Amino acid sequence: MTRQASTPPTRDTGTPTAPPSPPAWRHWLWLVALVAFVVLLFFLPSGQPGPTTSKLTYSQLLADASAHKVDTITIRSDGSATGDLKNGKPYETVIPAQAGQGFLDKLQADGVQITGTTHGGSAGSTILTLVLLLAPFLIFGYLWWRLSQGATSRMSGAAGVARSRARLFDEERPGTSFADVAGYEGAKAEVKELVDFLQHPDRYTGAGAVPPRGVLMVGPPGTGKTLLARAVAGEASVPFFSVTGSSFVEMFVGVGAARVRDLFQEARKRAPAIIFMDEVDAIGSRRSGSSALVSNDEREQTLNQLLAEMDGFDPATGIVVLAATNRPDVLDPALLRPGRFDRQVVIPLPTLVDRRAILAVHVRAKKLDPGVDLDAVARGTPGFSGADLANLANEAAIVAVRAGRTVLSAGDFEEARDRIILGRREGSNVLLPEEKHAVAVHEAGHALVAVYADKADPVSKVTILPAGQALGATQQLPLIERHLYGEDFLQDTLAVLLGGRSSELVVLGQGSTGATNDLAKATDLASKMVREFGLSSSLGPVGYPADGGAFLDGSKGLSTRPYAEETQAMVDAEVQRLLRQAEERATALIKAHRDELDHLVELLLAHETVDGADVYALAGLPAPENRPTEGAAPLP
Ligand SMILES: Nc1ncnc2c1ncn2[C@@H]1O[C@H](COP(=O)(O)OP(=O)(O)OP(=O)(O)O)[C@@H](O)[C@H]1O
Ligand SMILES: [Zn+2]
Repeated sequence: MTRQASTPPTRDTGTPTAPPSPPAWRHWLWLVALVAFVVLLFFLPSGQPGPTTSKLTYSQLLADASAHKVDTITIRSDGSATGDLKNGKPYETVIPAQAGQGFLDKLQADGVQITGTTHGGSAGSTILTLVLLLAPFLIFGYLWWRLSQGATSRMSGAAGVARSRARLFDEERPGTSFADVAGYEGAKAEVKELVDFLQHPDRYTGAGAVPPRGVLMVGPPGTGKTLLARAVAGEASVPFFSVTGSSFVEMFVGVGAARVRDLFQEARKRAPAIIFMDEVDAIGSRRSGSSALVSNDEREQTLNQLLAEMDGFDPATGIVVLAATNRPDVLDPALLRPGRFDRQVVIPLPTLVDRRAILAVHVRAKKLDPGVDLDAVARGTPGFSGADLANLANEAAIVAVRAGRTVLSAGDFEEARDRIILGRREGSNVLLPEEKHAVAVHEAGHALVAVYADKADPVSKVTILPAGQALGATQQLPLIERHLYGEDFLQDTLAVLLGGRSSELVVLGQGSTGATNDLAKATDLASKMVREFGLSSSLGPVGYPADGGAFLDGSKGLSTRPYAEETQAMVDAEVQRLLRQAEERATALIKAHRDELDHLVELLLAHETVDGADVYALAGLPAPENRPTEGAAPLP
């Protein structure tokens, strides 16, 4: 089942201005070509001695010379020598360093023509040697230059065409204003000061105030961080330089640093200006988190250059660096020190009020049926980001167009929302009849447990239409915006997660692979309850870090968990206890309401999708909208 109501899947909506990162295979291709070329250069001209060239030892050479068999000799400074014998055959040999002048005198006496000296070969061969030695460096340097040029031009949109002038960023003057950013009044107020500073930098320096240099916007994807940065530039009417952190991270050491330098140089020329760095964690992450391809050296150099640039520019120039990340925890602390990104603006997922406002912005250019209640749409989309809401408005319009209408109805929004939450449903059910029955039993189990467990989120839809990996789905939507989850809610959530499997066991007498995903989610939640939330009786109030990392564990050396092995055994036992308890609860509810379950299974098999309200009707309970919402008042 898909219980994504409170956290709908965050689709990668992408930033329209973000350049595609250069494909990795391209780098590898260059590297392979380079290596092949160098290997070729080394092997071809060095001329493996042909079969007719004989190798002579030094003493053989002396003997042959005494026997007047040697015609010529060319001696090089490295001690190697080649020449021809009187019978016309070429030979090669090595002269020991101790041979000295006496050797030359002897050859002379034996009538050998000495065409080289101990001072080295011909000028031609010296140049050849030099070229061979330098070739790899020259080629490497050239490719390096090409690569940075290529990546640069890719970034500025001129795909694949190397430009002479390096440009690694988009520069524009956005027409975006704060009116385009709906909601987020607090965040907007915080960045408004930047607009004032960008318009009158002298005013700040005149008063001896230290103007802001860097502001870090922290929030999940699609919450409008890019939009807000563009709005600041638009309001201040200053140039907007935008880059993504990942575009700095190249394979070759030094490229990223050079790009950072370039970017700041260009921005300084056009100051006052805004530099916007999306995904700043790609450069600014702590030293440990490195990908296999990119060396730490490169990342560190790029980061150091960024730090140096931020320290270096004169505050009076009027450059503000806005950076965005959704992983502030991985940032190197050096980035957050005073004078760098010392201000943080948190941009969380939009609240109900924000969602209403964002929806209003995105339906501005659309015609709405009077029946469309944006408040209701906002209520039904908890956990949606701004980008999700923009997507929702667009999908609703597409649904309307498909139905041959130009005015959007309430139903269009609902269909669009379901499509986004549940994923794209396939038009027809492709399951075998027995499978379809099993899926209906499974989903009905989730739904009924959710309906009868009072703290669980209400059911809004049950379906046995497959989408992607999931064969069916039970959708729950919270009535109120939750900021805090009580133990009773978590326990009910576990029971609902296990309800699908319990139902299969009760009705069909056996489990199936259909519960895999549910079990993984339930186990994850239970282990969080025990390890992180302190919600278990045997471990008590402990909260261990979510993701272990490596810890030095006394005699046992490196361990990946922050607690002893005995504790792990307790965690395992406690997780199992929570899951068993939830399973018992689910099974008991299903057994007690077996008639309703069978009824719901029939409905699902007949209609494939059943509305939440119908599930409550069949259970003989008032639909949640009509229930008194005790405990719904927000905490003070
Ligand atoms: N507060 C908002 N008001 C209006 N539209 C919004 C808002 N927040 C997001 N959007 C819509 O979502 C789109 C994506 O937002 P944006 O790219 O700014 O998000 P982001 O936080 O930068 O995401 P990412 O972290 O993925 O880069 C915007 O172009 C806009 O259409
Ligand atoms: Zn399930």
